[in-house]
Amino acid sequence: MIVLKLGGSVITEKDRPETLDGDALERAADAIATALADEEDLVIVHGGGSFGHHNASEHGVTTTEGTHEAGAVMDIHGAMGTLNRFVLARLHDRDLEAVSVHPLSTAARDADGDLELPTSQVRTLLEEGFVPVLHGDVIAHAGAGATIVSGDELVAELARQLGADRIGLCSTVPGVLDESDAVIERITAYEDVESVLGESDATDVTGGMAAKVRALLELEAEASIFGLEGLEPFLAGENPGTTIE
Ligand SMILES: Nc1ncnc2c1ncn2[C@@H]1O[C@H](COP(=O)(O)OP(=O)(O)OP(=O)(O)O)[C@@H](O)[C@H]1O
Ligand SMILES: C=C(C)CCOP(=O)(O)O
Repeated sequence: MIVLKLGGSVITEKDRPETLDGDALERAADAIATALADEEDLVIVHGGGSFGHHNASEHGVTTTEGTHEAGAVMDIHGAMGTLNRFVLARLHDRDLEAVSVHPLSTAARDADGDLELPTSQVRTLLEEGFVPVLHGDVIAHAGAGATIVSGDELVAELARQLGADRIGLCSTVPGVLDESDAVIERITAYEDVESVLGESDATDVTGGMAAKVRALLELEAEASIFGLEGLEPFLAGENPGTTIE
């Protein structure tokens, strides 16, 4: 079973509000359609990019700073829904049986900020031959109103609960880069790379590369971070980009 995140930075133009990178999304959808011929179970999660991060930032909402305004919640969720419809359409064009699972309607954070993500619908969708597609979203948060859940957190939680064999994050960079912009092949400890890990260059409320590496290091299974050129090799069983173990 594969859990794959299509990073918002790769499927959108992250520095231009609500702008899709149509070509990149087509390429990603092509790679997925080719790989799924192998009949492997696949769960897709997509991030926000220029759809969601800008809205969240305007409303001052992050993974820890919440809102109690319905307008803010629906604005952020609405932007993510728009991007989700673009992603689904590209997958349907390639005859993939992709079905949306919206975190706002299913997930929540407890008072400690820990994510509660029911997965029985995802499991059943997989068993019935569908490709579940989740996305970063705004979700209820005990004591804080509603906060953001990143696609990266969803990937980590899905991988844990579903016992994923392979976990991949496709982003706009070819992997985690060192101080001279070379791809770091393997990361086993946060301290080893902390000095080169930063936030996203674009508007981003969920912590960029640093948050990704932190979330993936907590998993039992190995995970890969790679660029669009690494997507096909990853789905074919290779380890492009950076491996986090
Ligand atoms: N050491 C590093 N190596 C690679 N990228 C880094 C590093 N430090 C910071 N970054 C930033 O992290 C970004 C990738 O994180 P980002 O959260 O934007 O990706 P994403 O998951 O594809 O997008 P989204 O969060 O919108 O879904 C890169 O574009 C870069 O700006
Ligand atoms: C900002 C929102 C709503 C989604 C964030 O998900 P991410 O792009 O995976 O960090």
